[in-house]
Amino acid sequence: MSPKLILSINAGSSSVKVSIFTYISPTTEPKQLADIQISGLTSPPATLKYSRDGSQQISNKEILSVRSAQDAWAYILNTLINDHDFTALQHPDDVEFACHRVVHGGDYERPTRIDQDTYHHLEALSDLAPLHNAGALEIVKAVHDKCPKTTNIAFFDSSFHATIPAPAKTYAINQDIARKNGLRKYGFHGLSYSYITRNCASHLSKPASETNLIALHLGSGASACCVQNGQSIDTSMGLTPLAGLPGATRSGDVDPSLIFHFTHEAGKLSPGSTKDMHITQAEQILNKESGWKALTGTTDFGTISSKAGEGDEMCKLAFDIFVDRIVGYVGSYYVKLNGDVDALVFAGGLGEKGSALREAVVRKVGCLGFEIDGGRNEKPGDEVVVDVGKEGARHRVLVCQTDEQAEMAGQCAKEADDLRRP
Ligand SMILES: Nc1ncnc2c1ncn2[C@@H]1O[C@H](COP(=O)(O)OP(=O)(O)O)[C@@H](O)[C@H]1O
Ligand SMILES: CC(=O)OP(=O)(O)O
Ligand SMILES: [Mg+2]
Repeated sequence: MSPKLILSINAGSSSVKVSIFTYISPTTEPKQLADIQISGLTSPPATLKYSRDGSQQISNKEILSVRSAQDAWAYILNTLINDHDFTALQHPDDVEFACHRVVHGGDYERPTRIDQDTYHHLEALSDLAPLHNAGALEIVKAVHDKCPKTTNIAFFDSSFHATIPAPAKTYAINQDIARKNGLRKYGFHGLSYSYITRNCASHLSKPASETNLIALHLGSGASACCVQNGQSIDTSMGLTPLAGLPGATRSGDVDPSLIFHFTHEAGKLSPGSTKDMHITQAEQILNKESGWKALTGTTDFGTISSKAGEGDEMCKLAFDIFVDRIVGYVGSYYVKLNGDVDALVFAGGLGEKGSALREAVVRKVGCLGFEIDGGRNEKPGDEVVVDVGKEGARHRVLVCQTDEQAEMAGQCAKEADDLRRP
């Protein structure tokens, strides 16, 4: 009998990333066998990367036919099934657990097995985050159809933030309505922040429970998190992932009245709505038609960053807006931590690859005791966590290659006995 596998599926706003792991026991880290990703869904053509058994099988292949998370998942599954040299995965029954990153988990604080009841509960939750949960739930359905023996587990991006105290998570609105409708700060990118916290603590040789970080997950969606003693005490996203920092197609924080001046049709359904998924024009505009795309025409921050360096006015403005908003959170979280900060951490696609962005942010927060090391920052290397700050500076600056798929697989292996179907 072949060993049982864990399949971790991370549907982000511009990408679908899937990693396959084998696991032995709850106390050993699952071993990654393969990693396959389709990125650039918001800046077509999307591209495919596939590595297995430590070697690259496909690198940056353009695939014109893929435009949505569902297309991407179907393409990924096909690629895996047709790879006859991938001996560990020969049959859908080899997959014991499929771990799904679900962005909005409402009040769920733990990974949860998806049965009919939880599926419907998650569907209902999608009203709060239609643009984020719907794609993941489509993938859950597809896995259920293709791999009927696999146990599907939902891992929530919001769970890590369950520790945020009341003053930081409560909106100053009528509390009866807030409670009834679940209107509070939830926060997202929690799987990433959990991975970042554990790995940075280990890099700093401290227990996670004594580690204080200002962590930045900067991908197509971007957020900041204030970690005190290993727990989230604040984060920049809110009721939905729209709040806080701007992103590839998201406005980030605006005055809530702005949308009614932008369009008088704000409350009407957007043409992007379906029978099961209702999206208002306001949600469509602020989530899908704003951010870098609205300012510069591209969602690729790598391009924006290099064009900004060449003097392109709108790219420079987009770059400077991002730096401006990020340093606002760094300052705020520095105060929340009373200056007791072990490190400022950059992660996510832009945080890991955007050396110009890191340099600009760290320079602006120099007054707090962060300093960049030009050489280290240009080439941080491949380790999970590396220092890019100047030696001897008051606070450290780290880059963490975050891995939401590994975070899910690790938690899944640890809790396999409880998560397995009865
Ligand atoms: N060299 C680079 N410099 C700056 N940003 C980059 C670079 N390469 C990729 N990126 C950014 O990383 C983003 C993807 O981040 P990622 O965290 O993988 O996305 P997702 O939010 O879909 O999970 C891309 O949209 C792109 O803007
Ligand atoms: C929560 C969120 O914005 O996720 P992503 O950055 O993966 O789109
Ligand atoms: Mg992501």
